[in-house]
Amino acid sequence: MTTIIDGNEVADGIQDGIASCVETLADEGVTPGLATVLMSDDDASETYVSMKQRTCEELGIESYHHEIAPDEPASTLFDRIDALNDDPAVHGILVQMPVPDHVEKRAVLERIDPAKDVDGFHPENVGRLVAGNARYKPCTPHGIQKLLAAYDVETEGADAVVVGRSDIVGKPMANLFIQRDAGGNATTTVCHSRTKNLAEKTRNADVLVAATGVPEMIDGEMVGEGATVIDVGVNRVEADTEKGYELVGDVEFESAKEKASAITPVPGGVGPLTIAMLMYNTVKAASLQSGIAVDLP
Ligand SMILES: Nc1nc2c(c(=O)[nH]1)N[C@@H](CN(C=O)c1ccc(C(=O)N[C@@H](CCC(=O)O)C(=O)O)cc1)CN2
Repeated sequence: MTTIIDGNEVADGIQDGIASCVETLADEGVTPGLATVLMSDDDASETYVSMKQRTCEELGIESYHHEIAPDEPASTLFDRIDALNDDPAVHGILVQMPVPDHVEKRAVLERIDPAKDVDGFHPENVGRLVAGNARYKPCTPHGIQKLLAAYDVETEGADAVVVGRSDIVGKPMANLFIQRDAGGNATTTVCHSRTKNLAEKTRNADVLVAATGVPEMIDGEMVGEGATVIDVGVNRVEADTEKGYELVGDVEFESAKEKASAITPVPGGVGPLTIAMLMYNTVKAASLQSGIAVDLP
């Protein structure tokens, strides 16, 4: 029987551990602070930022939300980041992606103080991750490692196939899979839009991570018997529902489930872990900046 991986349950367990860390910091007079910056009218981005704020509130993390109209010049965003870099109450800064086309994404990521870069996207933090000395692991791939560990999915010696090479998921996921530590030691293949014979590669995966951004691109025919399938996609497709859309992953769930030994659903799979690991990084940032040790989950 196929195991349906319950992301909400795993995220709740991690968040309980994070709440204890917040108490430890509070006992020493430190409240972790996360600044979220939204420069977009996109509904999904607004939803994700609200979810982040709500989770902060639940865990006792102070959230500072900033909205910048998408037609403002890039300098408005840079000035805001500079102010947040200088604010001692803010331990972590997150600029919700994507930013508008006229704002250069790399310049945004490089503007954030790497000590406060709780997304782990600044080149200094990317370099640390690649070197095997991560400070802040990017939230989604780190969450996927937590999901695999929670369901005893062994990565050591496994064939891991990552479909997608984004800076947010694909690249850091592949880097974590090849590290010489728990959750790593996998023989890792990264596939993308120019990959030839994609199905041949995906069928070979013991652990298949789909992060393509293309709704239901990976179907059962592309999944090997007994694989663990991790679906990162959260795509809104038009549907006759109250909201006018439904959420589907990058994996065609029903056909992939027939082949997989374990699979994440959408929603309720990887998504909740993205938020939980952001809280983790924020508390880690507060701990590093205050010098107060915490026992992270
Ligand atoms: N600065 C960043 N921007 C973006 C990131 C990121 O990690 N940092 N990741 C994605 C979006 N994302 C977080 O920002 C995100 C996506 C999905 C979820 C989630 O919990 N999804 C739910 C469904 C939610 C819904 O109803 O729409 C689920 O899958 O169960 C959380 C965070 C791009 N931008």
